[in-house]
Amino acid sequence: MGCSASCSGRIVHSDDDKIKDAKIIFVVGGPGSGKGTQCEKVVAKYGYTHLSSGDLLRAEVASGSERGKTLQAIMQKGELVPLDTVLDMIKDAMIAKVDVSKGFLIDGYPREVKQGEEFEKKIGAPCLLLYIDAKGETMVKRLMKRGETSGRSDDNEETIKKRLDLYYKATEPVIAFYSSRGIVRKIDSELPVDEVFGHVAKAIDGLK
Ligand SMILES: Nc1nc2c(ncn2[C@@H]2O[C@H](COP(=O)(O)OP(=O)(O)OP(=O)(O)O)[C@@H](O)[C@H]2O)c(=O)[nH]1
Ligand SMILES: Nc1ccn([C@@H]2O[C@H](COP(=O)(O)OP(=O)(O)O)[C@@H](O)[C@H]2O)c(=O)n1
Ligand SMILES: [Mg+2]
Repeated sequence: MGCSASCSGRIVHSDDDKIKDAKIIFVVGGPGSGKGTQCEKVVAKYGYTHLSSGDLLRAEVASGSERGKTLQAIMQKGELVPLDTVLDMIKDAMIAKVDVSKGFLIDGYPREVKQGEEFEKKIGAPCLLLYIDAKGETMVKRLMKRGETSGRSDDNEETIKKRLDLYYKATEPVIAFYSSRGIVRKIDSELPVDEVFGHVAKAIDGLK
């Protein structure tokens, strides 16, 4: 890719270059750990763009498209949708916002090491990974409570258990993978929301 000179001699940056140079923060944690809650607060304080991979998928389901129907079936089972589908959605959403964004919070992605590797190939490298950590029983309790009002078809006991199992199996290795690069900040999400956010803010303030 790279930059190309236009007729006027100006340097033109392609969309790919622009998102590659953007500030990218991965937000990783188990289902119901509080990723979305913290991301909202980061948006309010820092003006970052919040992209929840789960929300992007749910928007596709809500559109009623054929692709949405396939996705709904996978999500209902608590399984992972194919990597390319999520990655393309994230990339399109980033391109749409890159000119007005101070940085991106990529929430609920990567779900497995391979997703992280592909993201870096197709988009760019994260400068920080916020690891939102809560106990299994806390996450289940929060999700059962959220399920009373969320309308999310995966907020039921059976699917929650599958999401949690998959998190421990597939997603926790992501944290080890990025720890070796020194960009992981572990955040204790058992604390009250505002205290959790204090730690999140410290991690973000520490970025250059
Ligand atoms: N007590 C307490 N509850 C929290 C905290 N963070 C989130 N919650 C609650 O836990 C539930 C799940 O929080 P979300 O922010 O939706 O969690 P998430 O990690 O985005 O969950 P998924 O979208 O399922 O991955 C919500 O009902 C929140 O109100 C916290 O720090 N403390
Ligand atoms: N990167 C992603 C994100 C979500 N998903 C799917 O979307 C569902 C909901 O994702 P989410 O991030 O909103 O919620 P949690 O499963 O983390 O609680 C997951 O259970 C997966 O089925 C996925 O397959 N790949
Ligand atoms: Mg969420």
